[in-house]
Amino acid sequence: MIQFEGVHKTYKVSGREVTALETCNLHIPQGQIFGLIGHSGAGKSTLLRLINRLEEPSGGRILVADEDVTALNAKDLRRFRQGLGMIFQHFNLLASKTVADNVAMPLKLAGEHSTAQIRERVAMLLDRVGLSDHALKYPAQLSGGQKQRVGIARALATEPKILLCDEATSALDPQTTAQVLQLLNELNRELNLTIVLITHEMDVIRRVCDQVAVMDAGLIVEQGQVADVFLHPKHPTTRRFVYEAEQLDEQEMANDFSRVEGRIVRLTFQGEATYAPLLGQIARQTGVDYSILSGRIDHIRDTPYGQLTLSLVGGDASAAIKQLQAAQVTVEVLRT
Ligand SMILES: Nc1ncnc2c1ncn2[C@@H]1O[C@H](COP(=O)(O)OP(=O)(O)OP(=O)(O)O)[C@@H](O)[C@H]1O
Repeated sequence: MIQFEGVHKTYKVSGREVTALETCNLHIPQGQIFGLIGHSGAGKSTLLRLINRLEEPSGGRILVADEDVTALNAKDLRRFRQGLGMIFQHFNLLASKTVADNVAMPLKLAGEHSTAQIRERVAMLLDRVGLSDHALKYPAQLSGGQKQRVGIARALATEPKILLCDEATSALDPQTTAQVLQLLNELNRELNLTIVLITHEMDVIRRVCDQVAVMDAGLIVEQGQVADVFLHPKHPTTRRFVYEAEQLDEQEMANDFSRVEGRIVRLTFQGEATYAPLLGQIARQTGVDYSILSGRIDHIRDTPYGQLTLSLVGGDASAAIKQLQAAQVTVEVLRT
């Protein structure tokens, strides 16, 4: 759906070239929620804004549905942008216009619809985002979550195939964030909408994304299915994001480990294995005693996963590990 081929971007600042995006090759499949995560200045906004050409690339090609976006003239670019919606951290609503008029704006600008058609579509969109009762209010009369719902309705007005989300939940509290992410999740499925979202929170990625790319200093340093990247992070930047999200402290863990004897392993269960009564069975069969040092069960999008850190004492620990692996549990040995 979205393809970056050797795309790079530099800005000129006081006569000096600043690289915001190093040469980037990327493929975002249709119908996916694709997350880009990185710290401030990593290049996320630049990459996102290259997709709808709010930024011009310094080199390379960007294809969207096989169309070379980088080659579009002004007229074709206007048409192309109607197929893309965008939502923003600070909502970017027009304060002087009602909720309904904000949502109607892209349709009026497109100039292809009658007043009655616009009214009908706006009513449908406001109903979909749960704001029918607020159509005549002004943005200042809404909560942050409601404002972002207006932003989403407006972004979807021209029936785009792609939605770009620029830190769309960063200004919201955790509960409102969850509601907005749930709405994006539903819209992705209902409309087969491709969503590209940027965030600095791993939890946002974990809740809604299918794939993730981790950015650091203008480079994509790690990329893949969220479950793979989240559960088995390889790059130090990714590990930091995951540890922050899991509220793990490497030093605290090391202190805990020094208090226990035996082999220390981290087990990762995914899907069905998460709820299987494996540990007791394997402990009985192999004579291994275990104590739990840390653990959690959660979801990555809709897939349950569990992670447990155990110390194993006595018995046949190697046999226990083999049995866990045979049951599709990933075993990392943290201390032999
Ligand atoms: N218009 C611009 N002119 C000059 N430099 C820019 C411009 N926009 C971004 N940059 C620089 O490019 C780099 C990447 O910025 P970008 O905004 O893409 O990062 P980001 O990961 O989105 O950060 P944040 O989360 O803070 O928005 C930074 O060093 C930034 O200072």
